[in-house]
Amino acid sequence: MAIADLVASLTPVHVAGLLGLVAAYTVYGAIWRLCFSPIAHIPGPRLAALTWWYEFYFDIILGGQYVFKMKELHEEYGPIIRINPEEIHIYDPDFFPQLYGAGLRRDRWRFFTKQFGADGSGISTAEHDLHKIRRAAINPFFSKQSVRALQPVIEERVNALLARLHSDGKAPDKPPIDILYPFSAFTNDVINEYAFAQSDHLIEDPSYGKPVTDYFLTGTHYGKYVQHYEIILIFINALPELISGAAIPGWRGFLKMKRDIYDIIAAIAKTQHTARWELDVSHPTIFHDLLSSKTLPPAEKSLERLADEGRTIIQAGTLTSSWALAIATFHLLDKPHILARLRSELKTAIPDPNVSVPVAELENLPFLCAIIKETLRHSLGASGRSARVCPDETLTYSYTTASGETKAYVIPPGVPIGMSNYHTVTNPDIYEDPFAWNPDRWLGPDADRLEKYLTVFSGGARACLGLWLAQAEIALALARLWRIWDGSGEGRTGEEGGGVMRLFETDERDARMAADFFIPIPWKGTKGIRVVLESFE
Ligand code: HEM
Repeated sequence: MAIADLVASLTPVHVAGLLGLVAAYTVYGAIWRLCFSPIAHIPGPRLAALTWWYEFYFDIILGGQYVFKMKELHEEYGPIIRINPEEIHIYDPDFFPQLYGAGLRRDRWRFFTKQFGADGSGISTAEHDLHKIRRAAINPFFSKQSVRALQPVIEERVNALLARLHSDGKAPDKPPIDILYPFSAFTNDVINEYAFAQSDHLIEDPSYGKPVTDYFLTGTHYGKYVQHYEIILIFINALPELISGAAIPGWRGFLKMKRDIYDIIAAIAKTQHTARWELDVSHPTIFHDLLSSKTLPPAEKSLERLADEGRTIIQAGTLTSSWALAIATFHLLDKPHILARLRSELKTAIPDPNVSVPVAELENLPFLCAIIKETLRHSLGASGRSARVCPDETLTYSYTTASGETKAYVIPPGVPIGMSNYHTVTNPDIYEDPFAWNPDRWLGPDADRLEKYLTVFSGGARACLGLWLAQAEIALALARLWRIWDGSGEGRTGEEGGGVMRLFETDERDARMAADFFIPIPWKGTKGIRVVLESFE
């Protein structure tokens, strides 16, 4: 009522005065951004410096296109550019260690972290010191040694995947399947089993848990909207589930996942300080580690925070590795001579396909490793730029122009600076013919140099938590799968339990990033990486 009275009492002079104030504030803001901002000296389109709508247009209206536009902008303005009113972007792979290197004090930027809608998680923690505390508590669980020790957990799911593919391939008149779904079922089961000692066994689900993968895919598209307008998420969260679940595709499944994770933690927390602690599960979970951590203060052990941590780990651990497995499958089936070489290496290294081989031994297979590296280069996992903020350090970026002039730019503390892995892994100065999938590049004399730039897991304190797990599941799945399955090119040379897998109406476009929604997304018309399975008895 009071507001209505106030509005009714406004005269034209008041309205004109208010509009004048808004206009003056807008003009002041524009002048400040263009002339007085601490990054006003950084080159780039003036429109991007002036307004967030520039990025919005490429990422929301055109759909995840800013990463490609940024590459064009770098060609026009040089290796350092301003990409929105607050952020700098650098296209110079040699700058990576200075920005993302080990031992550096770096914050994440809230514009990046808010897309996950999980402020309690490590990935959403902007501030360096808090992230360090959170990460230290969970690191041991995902260390190389821990992953080695829990290899049987991954292997059990590989066996289930192989059994399911074999059974699908025996069915008469089977339709082609999008291989991303079996692989996402695998990676989702693995990360759930690994971290929580339980999973939904999506591999055994008739659709390979398609709705789960689909709501992860839909969710990652929402992330960009939330980055620009966090109010959307606040509004959706405020709605009753009956309404939000019906209105937003995938939202109900997402809320169920949130609840399930919360319930798992609550059940584990209840057993703490009792004889049942760690007895109700087949192996300790991340929550056993976090709840009993001596370094985490009590506030960090709240069920809400741990649920945020658990959920983002499940999300980060599902589509990243499964996309890599799908990409490898496409290229191996598309290039039978490469698949034949891999199969020959695997046959020698794994004489009995039913005997488990430690991941450490798979790491000694040069061709398998080359295939994994080339696949990671193409699949990326996380395609979006993740800016770092130096809270208390002034950085200087300098480069030499084509005419031999040295240019140096001082970047004050507090400014978000990003680099895009997509730019690095497609840089033709590093990777010759960068869009070709060529594992042999990793076997040549230049391999060490190439590896230095394979920054797909990022670096420093914020590097991927699951990098050992991801590499183990990719190596185990590829080795076991291609030991017994073959592509159409070589004829019926598959082994017992395997068969022949053929691509179905799929080409390179279906296996290439065409949009960046934090994870790489292929072109809009894709029907997926489709294969037909034909099993041997
Ligand atoms: C091919 C597979 C994967 C790739 C390429 C990948 C890539 C990345 C990248 C680039 C980041 C850093 C983002 C940044 O710089 O801010 C990251 C962070 C993260 N990844 Fe992965 N990832 C993969 C698989 C996994 C798996 C299997 C897990 C499961 C545990 C996982 C969990 C995480 C988490 C929790 C973070 C946040 C770390 C932190 O901020 O402390 N990732 N990942």
